[in-house]
Amino acid sequence: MAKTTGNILLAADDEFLLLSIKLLLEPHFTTVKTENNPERITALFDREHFDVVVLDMNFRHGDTTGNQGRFWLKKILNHSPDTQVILITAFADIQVAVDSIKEGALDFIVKPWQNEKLLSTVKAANLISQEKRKVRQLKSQQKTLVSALDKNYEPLIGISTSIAAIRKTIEKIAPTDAEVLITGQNGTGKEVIAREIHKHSNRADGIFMTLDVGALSESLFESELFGHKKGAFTDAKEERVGRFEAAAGGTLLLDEIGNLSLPLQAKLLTVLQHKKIVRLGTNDPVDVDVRIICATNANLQAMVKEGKFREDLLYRINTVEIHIPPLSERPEDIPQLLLHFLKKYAQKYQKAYLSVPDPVLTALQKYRWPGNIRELQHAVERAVIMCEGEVLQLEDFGSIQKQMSADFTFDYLNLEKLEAWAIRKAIAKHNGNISHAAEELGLSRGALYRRMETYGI
Ligand SMILES: Nc1ncnc2c1ncn2[C@@H]1O[C@H](COP(=O)(O)OP(=O)(O)OP(=O)(O)O)[C@@H](O)[C@H]1O
Repeated sequence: MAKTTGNILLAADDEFLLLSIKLLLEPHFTTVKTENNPERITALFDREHFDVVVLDMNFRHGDTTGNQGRFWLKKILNHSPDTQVILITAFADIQVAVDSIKEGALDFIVKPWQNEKLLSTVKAANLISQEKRKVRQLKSQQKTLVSALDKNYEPLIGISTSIAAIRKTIEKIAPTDAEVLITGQNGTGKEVIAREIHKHSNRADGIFMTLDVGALSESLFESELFGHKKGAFTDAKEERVGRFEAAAGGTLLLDEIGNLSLPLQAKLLTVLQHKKIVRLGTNDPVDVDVRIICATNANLQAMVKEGKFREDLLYRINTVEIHIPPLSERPEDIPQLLLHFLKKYAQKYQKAYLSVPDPVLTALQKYRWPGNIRELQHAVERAVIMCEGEVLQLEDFGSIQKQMSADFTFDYLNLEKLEAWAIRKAIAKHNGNISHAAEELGLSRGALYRRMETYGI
């Protein structure tokens, strides 16, 4: 007969009791130890973990109050809360038994015991103890994972009035479980804001999970969100929980919600309405305990009008709506964001004391940033890598400089600036060939050189 994994301690001063229970349990468990001196119990626990302790309530010979057993019961549970304690007494004192169970003992056995009953009680206690330990381990694993995931956390940076208003809204809505819809162009910080809501909510100790629902095929949608039982479909080789269950107690960000097909929108609406999911291959509804935040770069109101997005789903998900304007509409946020990314990448690439001169900063504030903050972040990383010396130049930011020239919108009608721009553009167009550039500009080579000197080109 295979032995069950379990470390069992028998604690009593009655040698006959110790021996007979040891003989009964040994064929069934990997380790069975005995201790006849209660003073040594805590020292034993310092050395190893016991799953179950079978403890004599009347340790000291002649003590019939059960107080000795209750004393050691408390000590054991203080030391090792997962350990299950079974008490043994010769006296069927129901009150003592009830009190001990209230104080944390699992069960109570009266002498003379029935072997079958004692064995099944120890087996059950061993199982409970190991399950409790597993749950404790999983909880601590979850804590570690949550804090590891939190390393991706970027603080919400910005001083613009729109970011200040968003911060205020976050303060108000974070402690509630209200559904939030975050809208804004790609790279504006929708995920950053969703994380900020989670971090300030009562769910902050739970997990924050993101799912790009727009990228899910019809066939994957249900198994990814609701999970499946083993064998629920051909590829379901093993049981798997879906995101709704995996994020239980936390927050789930459903990104790119505007890309969800109409049939999948209907499925999502059903879950949000009933707050229950059913794993594929089962019939058991499971309660959903997760805060849903949706994000999109699409105009869902317009999509409703076009019949591409369900109106009832929109009203389900947008109890509160947060719109993040594109970066070009809040250039006052750029200096702070720039400094933040500069610090981050200077540390990453071990380049201390980097600085950005004012003209470069002004140029960066004028740029349109079609990729928003993500583009700014990548541009700063590139500049940190490419810069020679400690002062960043516009060229270090890569293609931005070229695009800025292409984007030149003549929004400043200063003749000198226009002339300098035309000269730079002509030289770039002719790959640095001054004769050809001068010809295009209608100038002699000498006149072009003089102007280049004036403008520091
Ligand atoms: N206000 C902000 N403060 C600091 N970092 C930000 C801010 N907004 C965005 N970022 C950074 O910019 C990058 C893009 O942000 P995020 O992924 O949140 O944008 P998004 O709108 O969700 O993008 P997409 O629509 O492409 O999913 C991230 O690296 C993020 O850390």
